[in-house]
Amino acid sequence: MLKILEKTLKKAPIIKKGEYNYFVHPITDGIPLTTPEMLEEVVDEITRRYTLDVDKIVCIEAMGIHLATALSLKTRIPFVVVRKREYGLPGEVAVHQTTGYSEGELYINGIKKGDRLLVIDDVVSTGGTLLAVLEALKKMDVEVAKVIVIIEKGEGKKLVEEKTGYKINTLIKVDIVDDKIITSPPEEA
Ligand SMILES: O=P(O)(O)OC[C@H]1O[C@H](OP(=O)(O)OP(=O)(O)O)[C@H](O)[C@@H]1O
Ligand SMILES: Nc1nc2[nH]cnc2c(=O)[nH]1
Repeated sequence: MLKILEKTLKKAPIIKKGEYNYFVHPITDGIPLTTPEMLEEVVDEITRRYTLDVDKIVCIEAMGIHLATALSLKTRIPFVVVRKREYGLPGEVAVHQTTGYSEGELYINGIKKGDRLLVIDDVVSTGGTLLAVLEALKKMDVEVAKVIVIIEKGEGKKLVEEKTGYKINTLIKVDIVDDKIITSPPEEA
């Protein structure tokens, strides 16, 4: 069902960001080449697995954007981007993001009270990014109806689920063993 994703993940190079093992893949980096077939496989799997009765898709800059775009074209659901840039617009919410190799601010705009949301991102690893965004949304009088992340790596997903109470739906799990990627289905699949 996710043949292209699995095959390309197994070939993904691993680079070091300090001590952090970082895999490089078209879905998570746009490198070496994101094909229409790969994007289609991912969004087809999302719409096959999940009911998306939401008002808006919320994605996180940068590597959630192509996923939200493809999903929006398929489902006709509009999307908004959580940006790394501050706009200072009324209602903007700033959150602090930490990953295994970086930290910075994210800015939430374009969400109204009562919105029913799907949050989508490319990968959950330490869970720092998703946790920051979901905790902010929780305080915003909106309904997070679904959270979908394409790739889970490490234990971050569990941590985010425990801390927020939201279910984090992932399509595939990766483990890095001896500088190689092993893929497996997520536990609940
Ligand atoms: O679970 P975590 O450890 O937080 O890692 C996951 C986050 O890391 C990447 O974002 P990054 O901040 O590197 O930015 P990018 O999307 O611009 O590459 C990725 O797109 C996720 O948002
Ligand atoms: N591409 C990529 N993005 C990440 N975000 C958090 N961890 C990773 C990783 O290992 N690879």
